[in-house]
Amino acid sequence: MITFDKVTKAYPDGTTAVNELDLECPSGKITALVGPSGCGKTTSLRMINRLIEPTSGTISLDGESTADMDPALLRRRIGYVIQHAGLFPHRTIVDNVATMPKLLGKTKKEARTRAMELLETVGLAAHFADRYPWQLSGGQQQRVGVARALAADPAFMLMDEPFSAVDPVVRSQLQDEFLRLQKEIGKTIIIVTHDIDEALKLGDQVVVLRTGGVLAQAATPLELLTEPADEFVADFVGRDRGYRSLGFANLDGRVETVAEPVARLGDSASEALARASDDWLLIVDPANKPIGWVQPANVVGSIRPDDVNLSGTVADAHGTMRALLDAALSAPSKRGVVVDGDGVLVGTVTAHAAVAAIESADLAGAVAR
Ligand SMILES: Nc1ncnc2c1ncn2[C@@H]1O[C@H](COP(=O)(O)OP(=O)(O)OP(=O)(O)O)[C@@H](O)[C@H]1O
Repeated sequence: MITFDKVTKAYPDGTTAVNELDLECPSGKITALVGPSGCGKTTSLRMINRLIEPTSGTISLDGESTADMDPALLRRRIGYVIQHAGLFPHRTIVDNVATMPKLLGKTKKEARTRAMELLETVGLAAHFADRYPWQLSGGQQQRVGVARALAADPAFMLMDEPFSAVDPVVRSQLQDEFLRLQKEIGKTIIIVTHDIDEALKLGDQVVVLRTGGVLAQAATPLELLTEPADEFVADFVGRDRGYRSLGFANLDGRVETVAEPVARLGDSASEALARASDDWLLIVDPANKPIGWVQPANVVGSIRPDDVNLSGTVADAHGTMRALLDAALSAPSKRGVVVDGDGVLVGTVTAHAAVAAIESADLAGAVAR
């Protein structure tokens, strides 16, 4: 746990960057710090590893005040990732990552082995190891930055706009990979971003700061979307927050599926027609995993892959309300297909039933707002 206790940073010119900040960042979780430009996000982050010293107040790691720690030793306990990765330009990728293991006393060979493992962990192929940073794309450099921050196996990670220098597609991939990685490594992470969508996607806890470094709200993404503390947070979180909150509302137990008649590729048109409850019939594979929808009336002979309409999305029974609604709206039959964790058909749900489930759930207020 990283704890801020009445932490203030005032610069000599009179700017108060952070003002009496009280905050708890739980162990093994991601805390996303977000807010308008100049609200003190980076200052808050850099006070944790003492790149900036607080004017007053205390920051502690697992109850131990950082003020009492040797700054160099403190920084070894905390991985630090910055925008543009900040790699050493004249060192190869593997040497960039091996720097910390070497500092910690590993031999050259051990450090290289560790660095190669870390590059694999962050999804970089071994052939990148002997390149220089300028020979990598922005997204690949960010991965190296993460690998380097993990090299000392720190319990804590600080990340300052780590994904903002890459294009939106790569950014989204890096975010997904990062979430997968965090499931394995379970570090205590604070990530700074100016992008509320990134904060909501990555943060277990999202902390909104307002100008002057004042805490506006610290909450889960769902709470922030459904119960913004005030007008400032509501505006910052955005207009379609009711709809977006569905992306954080789990389906478990909130919606009942209806059994759906099915057919298989190769079944005859007449069989399919007899089985269908309306114009559309769901096609499944031999393992009962949905493939798509056919209109039996348009099938000549037996059902072939070309007859199948693939436009509908599929919702996981343990996924989100948003995915369920999307499945219902995107299916040509208007019945959203729900599957279990193995992709096997559970049943279908109409948009009407999905909305009814949303209205009856705790989310009702947020959706209506
Ligand atoms: N060395 C300094 N001297 C005076 N003021 C400073 C100094 N460093 C930062 N500030 C001010 O402190 C405030 C907070 O800066 P900080 O970099 O923490 O904001 P931020 O939320 O990370 O902003 P951004 O999203 O634009 O990066 C700003 O008003 C900034 O101008």
